[in-house]
Amino acid sequence: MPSRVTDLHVARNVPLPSPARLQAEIPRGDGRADFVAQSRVHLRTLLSGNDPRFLVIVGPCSIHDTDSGLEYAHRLAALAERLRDKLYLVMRVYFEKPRTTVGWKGLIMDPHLDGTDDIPEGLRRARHFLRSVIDLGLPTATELLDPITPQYIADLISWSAIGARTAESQTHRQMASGLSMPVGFKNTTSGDLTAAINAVKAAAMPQTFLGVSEEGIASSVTTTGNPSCHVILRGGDHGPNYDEASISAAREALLAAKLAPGLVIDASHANCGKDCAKMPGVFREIVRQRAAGDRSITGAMLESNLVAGSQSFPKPLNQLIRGQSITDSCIDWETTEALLHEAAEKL
Ligand SMILES: O=C[C@H](O)[C@H](O)COP(=O)(O)O
Ligand SMILES: C=C(OP(=O)(O)O)C(=O)O
Repeated sequence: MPSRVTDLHVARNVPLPSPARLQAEIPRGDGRADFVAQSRVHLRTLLSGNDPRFLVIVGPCSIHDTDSGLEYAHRLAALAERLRDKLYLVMRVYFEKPRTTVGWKGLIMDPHLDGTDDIPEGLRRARHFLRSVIDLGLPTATELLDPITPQYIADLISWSAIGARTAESQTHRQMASGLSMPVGFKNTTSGDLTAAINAVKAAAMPQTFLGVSEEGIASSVTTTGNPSCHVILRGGDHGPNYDEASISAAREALLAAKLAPGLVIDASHANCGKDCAKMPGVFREIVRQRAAGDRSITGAMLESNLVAGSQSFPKPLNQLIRGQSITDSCIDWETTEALLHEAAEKL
């Protein structure tokens, strides 16, 4: 007789390989570990304002096709090398998408793009892809959404975001307190900065919470706190927050909270009204303020892909335009390259 009190809405429950098993199957190797550790040191220095270069976290809104994603990574790696004296480029390698209501939730959740939700395969593809990007000499950035995911991929990631929809979540703040890389907390979708500031404070503290061990066993995890967290301004329901007055207000709020004043500004999302045509103008204004002497602006974010815009999804996979986003609209490669060259000249 079926239980009347449990699993009433559970259709399936598929065990995953343990994080340790996946790491053994797709090892990071010593060279990549050194690279990730070194890039995190560079990022901490940049984010604390002690490196004259400007951080740009740039890449597709989401990776849905690893082949075109890798072509993008090749182009970005070559550009990063050319601009390395002025800019520190980190590639957006986003595998988990937080949805406002519903939609495709990213390569880890649904790697076949067909609703089959083959998470073990998604985790494998994510690890393989991260290794390929690192092998090009590019540091990686991602949003960490599900608190179990870091055990599978965080060793290959140099910087993480906690998004606008989860910055107020205790679960995500606890998770960030144990992460080994710098973490940026976004202001909330409403535009509220206080939640992000509180998140930075909470993540800096030791925390004990429910997690999963490398062996895949549900565990009580105790952290020591992550001192390398910061705030990201991404605009909100009432408009953008990359203008001088908003940035100055954010800096004052950080100082009042006894936090370092370093800020990363997202040129995408509500700062461009999700309109990729507006993104270059937003990015130029962020760079202008930094070039004019605002050293509290330590970095910027851009959503960029091989092809401009976005395409509606779901649709038959053979109708997908290669190199175009299936989530938020992105600027194209040519625009990205020109913008980053221009920023390097101005800074
Ligand atoms: O960057 C991605 C999106 O802005 C985020 O996942 C929310 O997307 P949605 O509002 O289309 O669900
Ligand atoms: C979802 C994202 O951003 P936000 O949390 O600012 O909406 C993102 O960068 O993919």
